[in-house]
Amino acid sequence: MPVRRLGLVVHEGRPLAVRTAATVRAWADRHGIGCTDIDVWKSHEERRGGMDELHHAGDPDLVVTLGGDGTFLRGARIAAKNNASVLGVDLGKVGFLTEVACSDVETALEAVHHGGATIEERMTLTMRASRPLEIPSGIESLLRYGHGPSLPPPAVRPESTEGDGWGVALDVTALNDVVLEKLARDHQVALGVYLAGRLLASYSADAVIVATPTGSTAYSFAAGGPILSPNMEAVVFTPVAPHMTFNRTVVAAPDEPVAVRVLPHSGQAAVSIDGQLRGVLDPGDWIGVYGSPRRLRLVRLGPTDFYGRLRDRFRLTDAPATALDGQSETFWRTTSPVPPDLAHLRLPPPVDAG
Ligand SMILES: NC(=O)c1ccc[n+]([C@@H]2O[C@H](COP(=O)([O-])OP(=O)(O)OC[C@H]3O[C@@H](n4cnc5c(N)ncnc54)[C@H](O)[C@@H]3O)[C@@H](O)[C@H]2O)c1
Ligand SMILES: Nc1ncnc2c1ncn2[C@@H]1O[C@H](COP(=O)(O)OP(=O)(O)OP(=O)(O)O)[C@@H](O)[C@H]1O
Repeated sequence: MPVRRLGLVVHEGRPLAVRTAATVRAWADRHGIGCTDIDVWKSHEERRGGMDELHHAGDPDLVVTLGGDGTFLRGARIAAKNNASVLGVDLGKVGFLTEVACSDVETALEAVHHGGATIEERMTLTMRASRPLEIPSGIESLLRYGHGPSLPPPAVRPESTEGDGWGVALDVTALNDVVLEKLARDHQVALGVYLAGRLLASYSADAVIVATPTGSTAYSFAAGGPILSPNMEAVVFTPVAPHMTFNRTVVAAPDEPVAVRVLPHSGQAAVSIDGQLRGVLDPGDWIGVYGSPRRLRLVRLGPTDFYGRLRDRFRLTDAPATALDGQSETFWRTTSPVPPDLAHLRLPPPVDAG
């Protein structure tokens, strides 16, 4: 699909990202494509909600991010609202979500513009809450964690009906996770966790995470959760440091919501969406997190190699006892045709016969 309009998210703290942004702008200029910087962090500018950001940028159909995973997530927040695709240029420390090296940015843009790229769709989460989210004044600066000025709390979706027990629907699209965590540094939060409307357990914990399969390799993984293929649809619940209670992850079906209520004797809890603080809950408040109809469209320039990337980026090490066996051979990469009973499987690309 030819690119009509481009939105650019730049990690301004990284000089190479700033220089690569100039390359992208020049490419867009040469092709007569409008290009607007989005989610810019300037001390005098407030950050905008996703919809506002999109309108201001003239509804881009491609969002290019220049930075690491945090910068990619900032672009994804905006792109998912409009079904725009996201191309992540890797200028970060981990780069698990990003696709191309910055030296390949022009080749990548050409490929997208001339139909040489594929789009991979990823599941996202959205949510309802007992009331619209707010960040009490004074708390923002305490909790900002170096991620720039806070985003405004999520807007309320028009389908909300107040006072009927279903809460308000929030305009949220999370690619990684929704996290409810303790606000007081030295006190856990007390939370009731419900899966598909049934109480799983009441927790006293540092936090609870509701993640997508994409987010399973982020905070949920760090808290001991399993890795899920991003090709799956699922809702992953993982508690963080739960005290004397059920401490395992539950992987729920994509149509099974996870609700979390702040218990009456708990302290306040912060709500983070893809690592960004978006609200503070008081005792009695609740959130319900569930699969969103919105998908994130990721630009891919070649076949996805999730497990190769996992081994590579997570620096997975082989057992020392296997050292004598040397490098493992490649598996099922032959020059002969794939047998019919394996034809429906995802397999690595065949070895080039030439
Ligand atoms: N203890 C933890 O690991 C921890 C704590 C808070 C938040 N997080 C994660 O950070 C995410 C926000 O990322 P950020 O870069 O803005 O904050 P950050 O810089 O605190 O990110 C934490 C790390 O997670 C990596 N990461 C992010 N998304 C990933 C994914 N889908 N798969 C694998 N690694 C991933 C980042 O590259 C970074 O190294 C949140 O969605 C949350 O999952 C992790
Ligand atoms: N646009 C920006 N302007 C200024 N500083 C920024 C900007 N984006 C990120 N930073 C700073 O860079 C640091 C890392 O931010 P963030 O985690 O979002 O980056 P990232 O894209 O995930 O890259 P990395 O992989 O290096 O973490 C933070 O201290 C943040 O304040």
